[in-house]
Amino acid sequence: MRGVAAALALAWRAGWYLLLGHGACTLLQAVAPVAVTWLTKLVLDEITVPGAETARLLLLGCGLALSGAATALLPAATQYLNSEIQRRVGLLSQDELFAAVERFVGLARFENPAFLDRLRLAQQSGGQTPAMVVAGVFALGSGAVTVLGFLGSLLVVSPWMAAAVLLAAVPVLLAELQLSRRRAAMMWRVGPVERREFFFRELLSDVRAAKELRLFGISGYLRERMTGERRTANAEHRRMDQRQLAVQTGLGLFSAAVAGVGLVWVVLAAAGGQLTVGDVSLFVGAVAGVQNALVQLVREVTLAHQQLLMFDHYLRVVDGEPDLPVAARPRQLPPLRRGIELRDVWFRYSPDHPWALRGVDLVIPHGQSVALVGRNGAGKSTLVKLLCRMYDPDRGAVLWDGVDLRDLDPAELRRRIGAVFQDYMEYDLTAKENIGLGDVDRLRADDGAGIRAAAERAGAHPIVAGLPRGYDTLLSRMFFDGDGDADNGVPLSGGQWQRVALARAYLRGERDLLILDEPSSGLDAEAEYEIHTGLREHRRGRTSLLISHRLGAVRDADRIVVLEEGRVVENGDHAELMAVDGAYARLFGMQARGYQPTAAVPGEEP
Ligand SMILES: Nc1ncnc2c1ncn2[C@@H]1O[C@H](COP(=O)(O)OP(=O)(O)OP(=O)(O)O)[C@@H](O)[C@H]1O
Repeated sequence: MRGVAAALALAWRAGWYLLLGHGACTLLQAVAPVAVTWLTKLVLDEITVPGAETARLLLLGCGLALSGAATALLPAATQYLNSEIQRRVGLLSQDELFAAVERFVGLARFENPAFLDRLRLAQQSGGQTPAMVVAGVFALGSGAVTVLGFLGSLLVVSPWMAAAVLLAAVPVLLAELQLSRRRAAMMWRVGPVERREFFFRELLSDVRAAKELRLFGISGYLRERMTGERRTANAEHRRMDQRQLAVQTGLGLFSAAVAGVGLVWVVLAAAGGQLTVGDVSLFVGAVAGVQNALVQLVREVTLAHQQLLMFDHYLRVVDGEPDLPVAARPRQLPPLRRGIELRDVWFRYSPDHPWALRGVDLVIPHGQSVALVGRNGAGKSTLVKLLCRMYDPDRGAVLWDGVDLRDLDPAELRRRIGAVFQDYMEYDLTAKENIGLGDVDRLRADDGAGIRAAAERAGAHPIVAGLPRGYDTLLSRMFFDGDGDADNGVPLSGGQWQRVALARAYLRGERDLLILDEPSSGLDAEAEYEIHTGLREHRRGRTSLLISHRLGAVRDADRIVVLEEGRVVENGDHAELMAVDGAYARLFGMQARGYQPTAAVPGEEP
């Protein structure tokens, strides 16, 4: 019921007058068949008695014509109103869904596959369900009006007839509802199977997967998996359809038998003079009308019921609790003066996961560059996520000039940070937008000079300038064909993309903290040297955190922090850490030897 109320409320907000119009049309449509049957009876009764009144017959004829016109015209109008409601609800629900998604300020939901699955289902159902629920609710109302109308009409003629038609309708209703429940259960069972099929289908047409699929020759294997899932789903659907066929055939025979017996009885009664010809016609119309109305009603309600199950995903996303508590009265965030501190920070992604950070103590002093190094999985990127408050620590705190990040407005905090993430984005947009998104106000103001300056600093300008449409070139593999102007995007290489991502961070200009997570991993040696020289200049006197596996790039940082299994194991500048001769010195020595012409590997004969 909560889903029905929410769907109707959404439809009401999307266009209450359409909803009312839809209701009025549905009501008229429900009344029309009763009116036709009733008027037919009156006409027949009138003409079968001697000395029929012409004026009365004319009036009844007009009534019949009007009811006929309503029956003919109203379905199209109802259909139009339903489609319009669906369009408007689609727009509104999409907007509300993504507004709700925006309210999740952290990353936890997005790194949870179950939530991503729910979000996909919510997108599908948000646009369709409310219109279907509207149709279902109205079908319920109109079905009830039609059935009651026929029964009322019959009641006037013969209470026995009304009772017989009502009794005959009960098993039909129960059987159809049982079928509906079974179909809903089947859809629920088949859901995961169809989602797996969707996954394989996407994979088989994904440009990023195409290379591996071909090289490893695994397309056939994945296609078999996809087809297997479809076969499983088809088998479930087939079983359900066969059950429906059997039940509906039985119901058809039962209804025909009831109608037949009733008809014989009515005809005999009419022959005996207890009923009129009009009563016979009313009976035939009422039996067919009640049965049709019930079948129609159950079908619409079944559809609405199935959709409501899906709509639950939409409601759960829209009504979802915030993933991070946001302070009711966030503290003011003055420019960074002293620095950022992680104080005994413990963090794990969920209670089922191992600790990713185990009591990290770390200071990034204002105006200094700090480098973070460590093996794969040591927790470096996790630490960055906590610095940007994508997650809160389970224990300990991250402090900005002594203020806990939890007491700040996350949006305001993020405005103070510039970053190149390890998994930076490649937007299917123009080069100008790809850089301009670093500071959307400057992009909106069309600050071409600023964007170009950022590109030049990141070494991206020569690349972009060489593209067919310069900064207006679409950096995409996608094919957009709008108003006949086919526009095929230009894909960049990995290293070229990295420079664009760096330009995006540079465009943010003077931020309090610059985070660079592997900013040069995809670059060639010359480009890497160039970028790091530029970065060194840029970081001088600025508060920055650089993560890199290339220790040559971090050696001149003011402070180098070595992370191992979520703990800080060394902390000092390059000279200090080399003197300690610990993890950093070992890693640095190993990399340095790799560049020697005759590298001596410990334990091996030269
Ligand atoms: N979204 C996530 N959910 C669960 N565990 C995660 C998630 N992201 C990272 N981890 C785990 O947390 C640990 C630290 O990962 P993190 O990405 O911080 O390491 P890293 O030091 O940045 O590694 P790399 O050098 O490979 O980038 C790893 O064990 C990883 O498996």
